[in-house]
Amino acid sequence: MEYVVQTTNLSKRFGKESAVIGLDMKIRKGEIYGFLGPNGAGKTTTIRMLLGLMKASSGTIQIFEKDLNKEKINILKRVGSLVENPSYYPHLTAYENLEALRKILGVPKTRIHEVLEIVRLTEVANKKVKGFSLGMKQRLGIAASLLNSPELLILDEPTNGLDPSGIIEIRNLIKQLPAETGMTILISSHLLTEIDQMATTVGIVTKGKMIYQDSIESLRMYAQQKVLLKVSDSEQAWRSLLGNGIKADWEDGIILLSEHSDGKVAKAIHTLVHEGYSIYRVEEEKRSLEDIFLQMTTREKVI
Ligand SMILES: Nc1ncnc2c1ncn2[C@@H]1O[C@H](COP(=O)(O)OP(=O)(O)OP(=O)(O)O)[C@@H](O)[C@H]1O
Repeated sequence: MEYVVQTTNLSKRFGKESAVIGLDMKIRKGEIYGFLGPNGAGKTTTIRMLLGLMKASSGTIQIFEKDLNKEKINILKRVGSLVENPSYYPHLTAYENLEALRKILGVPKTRIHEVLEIVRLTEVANKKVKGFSLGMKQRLGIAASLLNSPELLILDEPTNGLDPSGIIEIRNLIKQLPAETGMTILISSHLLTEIDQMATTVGIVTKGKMIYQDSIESLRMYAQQKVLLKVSDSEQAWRSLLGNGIKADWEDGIILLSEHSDGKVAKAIHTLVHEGYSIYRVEEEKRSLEDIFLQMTTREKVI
């Protein structure tokens, strides 16, 4: 199976307003796909369409290489989801809440223990949910979404409202899931830093359009680093580097090396020292992923 999820030209309009515009989403098996975008970008609308909760205005959705419109029930049986504020019975325990769902899904009772174990709620399984912290409720929501042993798990902003330690806990939990079960995960967030360490692929949307979709490594390449050199007689030193075949720029008395592998940096420094220049500073400048994300989502240009 090439893609677990593939949308083609998926669009959704609310009256005159377009919430999702021509979205081509591609998610491969076993990936953790980070679906990123600022508030109002169209993430929830897209997810609701993927789960058959909302009809697309145009375009197609294929899940497990089947048309969602034609085989909705068969497809959704194999999908688990957690979409904004799951509802629980507060006066029931975690176990009883899962038991209520289990009956509807028709899965064996042993599965409740398994999912409680996965989300590390076994110890509080018999406590009433009304006493749970937000983080515990989110974990219970993930447990519920795992009951049917889904091949595709869709989580809409699962870390929303959690404190930093809650975010880390959910992140670690999600990271371990595909490795254990071969599951494919789609997780949405408005913060790149939140999913940076778990996603293998990212899709970035803004104003309903996908502006970036590729591996997290490729995104990191955009965080291109620069190596800056502060040296004596910088302009002359720069010319001397060029004369030695080393690519560099010169700006405001600072030399910027174009190639920054260890070997290239060492060669540049060696050349300068050899020619009698003093090296005062060697610095690395890096744009953070968050800077890039902000730049992309405010600039709107497709890259
Ligand atoms: N039922 C609806 N009726 C009218 N407009 C809607 C409806 N649902 C969403 N929208 C609009 O569609 C756009 C996208 O909203 P959506 O909730 O999908 O964004 P999002 O990326 O999930 O943002 P958030 O992180 O805030 O949930 C917004 O402009 C929103 O106002």
